[in-house]
Amino acid sequence: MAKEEEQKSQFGIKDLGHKTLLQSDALYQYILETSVYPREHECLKELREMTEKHPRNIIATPADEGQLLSMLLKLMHAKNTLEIGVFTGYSLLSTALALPPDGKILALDINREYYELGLPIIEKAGVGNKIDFREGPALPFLDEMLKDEKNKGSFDFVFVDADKNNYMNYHQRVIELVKVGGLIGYDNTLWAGSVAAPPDAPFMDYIKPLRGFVIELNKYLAQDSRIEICQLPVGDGITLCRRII
Ligand SMILES: C[S@@+](CC[C@H](N)C(=O)[O-])C[C@H]1O[C@@H](n2cnc3c(N)ncnc32)[C@H](O)[C@@H]1O
Repeated sequence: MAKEEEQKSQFGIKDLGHKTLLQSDALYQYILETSVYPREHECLKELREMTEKHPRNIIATPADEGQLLSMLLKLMHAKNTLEIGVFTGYSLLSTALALPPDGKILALDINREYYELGLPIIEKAGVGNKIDFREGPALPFLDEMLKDEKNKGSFDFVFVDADKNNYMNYHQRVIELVKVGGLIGYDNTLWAGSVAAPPDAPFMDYIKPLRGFVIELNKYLAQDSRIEICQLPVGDGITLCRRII
C-alpha cells in the first residue's frame, strides 16, 4: 500500500465514529462509560443507537459534545436557542433536555427527513413541544429574521453545525441574533485536525475542500472584537463565542 493510502486508511469511518482527537475508540468509550448519564439521557442513547444505522451517521454530534452543550445551557439558564444543522437531532435533543419546560429551540435544516427519523425519540423524551423545526436553507431564513428588529439579540445560545462553507456568512448574521452576554457555538472548528496540518496532509476526501473555510472562520473569530472565544478540543472541536458588544 502506498504511504499516503496507508495513512488515509488510519482515518476510517469506524475511527471517525467518535469524531474526536482522542487516539482510540477505546479511550472515547471509557470516557463515556465513566461519565454520569442522568436518567433522561436514556433517550439520547436510544437516538444515537438508531442514528448509527444511518449511512451518514458520522455527521451526528458526538456524545461528549452533547454533554458539554447540556452543561453550558444549564449553567447559562438558557431559554431561547437557535440551531443551524439538525440532522437526526442529537444536539437538538441534548439542548431540549437541558432547557427549562418553557424553553424554545428554533431548529433549521435543509432536510426534514433526517429530523423526522429522530423525532419519535425526541417526542418520547417529552421535549418535542420545545422545538420549532423549519425546513430550508438557513441563510435566507436568517436574513428574513433580521428584518424584524425584535429578533435581534433575542437568543441566549446559537449552535452552528451545518455547511462549513457558509460559517462566515452565518457568523455575520447570528452575531446580531444572539444577545450580548449570550453564546454562539461553532462545531467542527478543528475539522479532523486538518486546520493545523499542512495542506497536502492525507485527510479523507470530504475534509479537503472545506478545510480553507474552517481556517478562515477560525482566523476571523480570533480577531473579532465583538466576541471573546474559547476553542475546545471536544468532538471535532467546538469554538464558543460569547458576545460582548
Ligand atoms: C453535521 S450535520 C448536523 C448534526 C447535528 N447537529 C447532530 O447533532 O446530529 C449538518 C446538517 O446541516 C444541514 N445543512 C447543510 N446545509 C444546510 C443549509 N444550507 N441550511 C440548513 N441546513 C443545512 C444538513 O442537512 C445536515 O443535517
